[in-house]
Amino acid sequence: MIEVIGVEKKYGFKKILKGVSFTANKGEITCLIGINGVGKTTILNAIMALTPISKGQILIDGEPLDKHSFEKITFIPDAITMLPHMTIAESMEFMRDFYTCWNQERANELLGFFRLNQSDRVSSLSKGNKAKVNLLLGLALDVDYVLMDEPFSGIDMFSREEIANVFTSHLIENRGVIITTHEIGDIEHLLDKVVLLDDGMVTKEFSAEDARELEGKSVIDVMREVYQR
Ligand SMILES: Nc1ncnc2c1ncn2[C@@H]1O[C@H](COP(=O)(O)OP(=O)(O)OP(=O)(O)O)[C@@H](O)[C@H]1O
Repeated sequence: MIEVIGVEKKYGFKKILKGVSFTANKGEITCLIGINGVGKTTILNAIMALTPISKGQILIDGEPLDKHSFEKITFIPDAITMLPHMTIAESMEFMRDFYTCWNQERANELLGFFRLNQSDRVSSLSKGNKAKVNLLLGLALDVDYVLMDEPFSGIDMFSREEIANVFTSHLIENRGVIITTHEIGDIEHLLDKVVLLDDGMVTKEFSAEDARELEGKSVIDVMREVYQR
């Protein structure tokens, strides 16, 4: 389990996170939702220790973050991190050399799943295919937790569907996923937990299934209630 406990974060004098707490379980998809600038990416960066926090604690499987935490967790950012002249095959080789937890078999499977061509250069890829390569490079690592920042951002409907399909496949299976997205409609039915953020705080953390089963509400219904829009 990833536990985010009372996390505060300031940029200069501006307090972005004002005591954010939530948990994300292994084997579940947890979605962080909030308006632009509420601090979703900052939370993912904090979990990856890519940005220092001013207060609070982050635990992975009950342990505070240390260098071993990053053998359990990976971050798929919203932009591709490979150099433009690299081919997909070279990007995969780079990851294989860099990470002991690289799983070549799963990488090959993801190549087929996303119908990507290994010899294509990163610079020649469409936005949708760049997003798929980004996912491939992250999901081919044998880690327990995957953080994904806006994997659907600016991508056409068909690519969004293909990306959404990965969430129901064995390629994700028992891992814990934390995802941020504005495209709730694409993955609403796949979410286990939803964390609504507003003004630097968690305003509601709920089980998407409970909302559906017990209250007959979709995630979007709950969002409308909470944000009063
Ligand atoms: N390095 C930085 N220095 C100063 N301010 C920053 C920095 N990074 C982010 N911020 C500010 O922190 C706030 C939260 O940014 P963040 O990117 O986490 O929001 P977000 O919820 O992910 O937004 P979006 O939905 O647009 O991706 C924003 O007001 C942003 O301008």
